[in-house]
Amino acid sequence: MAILHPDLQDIYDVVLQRNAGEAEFHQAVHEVLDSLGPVVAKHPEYTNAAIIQRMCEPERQIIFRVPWVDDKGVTQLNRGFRVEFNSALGPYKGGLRFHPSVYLGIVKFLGFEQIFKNSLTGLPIGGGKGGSDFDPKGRSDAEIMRFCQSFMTELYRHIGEHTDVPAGDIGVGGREIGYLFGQYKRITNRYESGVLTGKGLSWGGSLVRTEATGYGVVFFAEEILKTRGESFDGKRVVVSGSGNVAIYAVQKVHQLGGKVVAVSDSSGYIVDEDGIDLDLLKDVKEVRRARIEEYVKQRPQARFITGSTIWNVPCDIAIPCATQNELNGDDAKVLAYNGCTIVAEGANMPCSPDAVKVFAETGITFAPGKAANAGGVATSGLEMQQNASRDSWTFEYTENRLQEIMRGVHDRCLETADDYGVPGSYTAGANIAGFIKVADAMLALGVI
Ligand SMILES: NC(=O)C1=CN([C@@H]2O[C@H](COP(=O)(O)OP(=O)(O)OC[C@H]3O[C@@H](n4cnc5c(N)ncnc54)[C@H](OP(=O)(O)O)[C@@H]3O)[C@@H](O)[C@H]2O)C=CC1
Ligand SMILES: O=C(O)CCC(=O)C(=O)O
Repeated sequence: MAILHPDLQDIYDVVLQRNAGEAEFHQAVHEVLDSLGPVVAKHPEYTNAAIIQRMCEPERQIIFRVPWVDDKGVTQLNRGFRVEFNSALGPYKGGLRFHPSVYLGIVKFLGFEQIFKNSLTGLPIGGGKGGSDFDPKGRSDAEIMRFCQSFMTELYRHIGEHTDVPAGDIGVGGREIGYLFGQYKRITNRYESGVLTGKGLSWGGSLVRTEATGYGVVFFAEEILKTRGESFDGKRVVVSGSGNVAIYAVQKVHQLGGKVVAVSDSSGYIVDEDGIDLDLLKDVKEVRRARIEEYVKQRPQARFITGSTIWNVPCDIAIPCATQNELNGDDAKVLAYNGCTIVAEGANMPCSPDAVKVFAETGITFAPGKAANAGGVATSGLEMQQNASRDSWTFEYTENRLQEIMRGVHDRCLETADDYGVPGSYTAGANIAGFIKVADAMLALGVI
């Protein structure tokens, strides 16, 4: 790990001590602190007000029991989390993750990232995240509904359109948001559309929210290409994952003239040299909720590969869209060797610190998730705007707003990196720009 500015190392040591065993949270904090040396040198007021220490400590952490009954009549037990990290800019905002790996350290890493990401969008939203160690794989619709109802039976007292606005993340899509919203409405007897985002179109959702994170990361990569006078046209692309973010990243790459040749899930990856057939992928993953191997059964020219990594597939642009630390230093070396020149994170923190180091050494342009995948939460912000004004916008208008926001995030990263003497570093630009807006708001709001 890179050596921190001495004041920041002291802060990091305390974070390690206070949050023992939360490796992902430590990683996320270290990555941000690593960029803040020039900021603390220029702004002693942040140090005097202990802004960084306060930003590393969630405002509130809620952990609760989630009991539910499965289809066999057996009572099951899971743990629920909501970490309300920072509300200096607006209500806490961030998704819910349902995955067996979820524990407090993962929720805190995601909530911490969300503070800076949400700040970068320019919208008035704070940062939070939640979820459960519930595993939705193989569960019936009725089981998913009962789980969501039990989860919301505790969560409802902590959220609200002016307080905390959850949305989806891994394992939480439109179906789950529906069950969660239904239970919230039932318990509170209020049709409070703005309490959750990612809703269905007939009950308060926004066009483009489903596509937003995937489209947004591709718009961000397109902005990087434009700085080189290039476009997606003819580019060979690898996208990991095959969930919400990955599917719509594939769609936008194809719309812009690129070709995605590989996608994955946790069982392995598929390579389709003719370009991923999006209708088939959506049928396998969104309709049948099946394993990725099913794709090759209907597409003989494609191959399913397991026991290896998708990053071995040669590409010009890599877009990791699955999960944290899915691309390590060795993968990064292979990408560089194969001629990849851009890595844009669709997932949250999918590239390990070693991988990021290799990108810098080999000249790969790296776009960190807190900037590149901000399109999802930004469009959630647009959904909240539509809910507040009882309006619903067209697809074209909403997509244009998303694209404008992604351009804004891109330009803010580059301008801030220039201002702080690290030209071209999207990581430093994203961390510093995201941080300063929140820090200034915290200063203005006093010691709270
Ligand atoms: N949804 C959104 O709007 C946003 C999501 N993100 C981030 O994007 C990433 C993907 O989220 P999303 O598409 O919504 O989630 P989904 O649940 O829709 O899809 C997740 C995909 O990643 C794969 N995956 C999950 N865990 C692992 C693992 N441990 N190893 C290998 N593959 C894995 C899944 O495969 P399998 O089905 O086999 O588990 C699946 O293909 C996450 O990092 C999330 O935090 C970021 C911004 C917004
Ligand atoms: O749309 C949202 O509020 C959440 C998106 C999210 O969880 C993320 O950006 O990681």
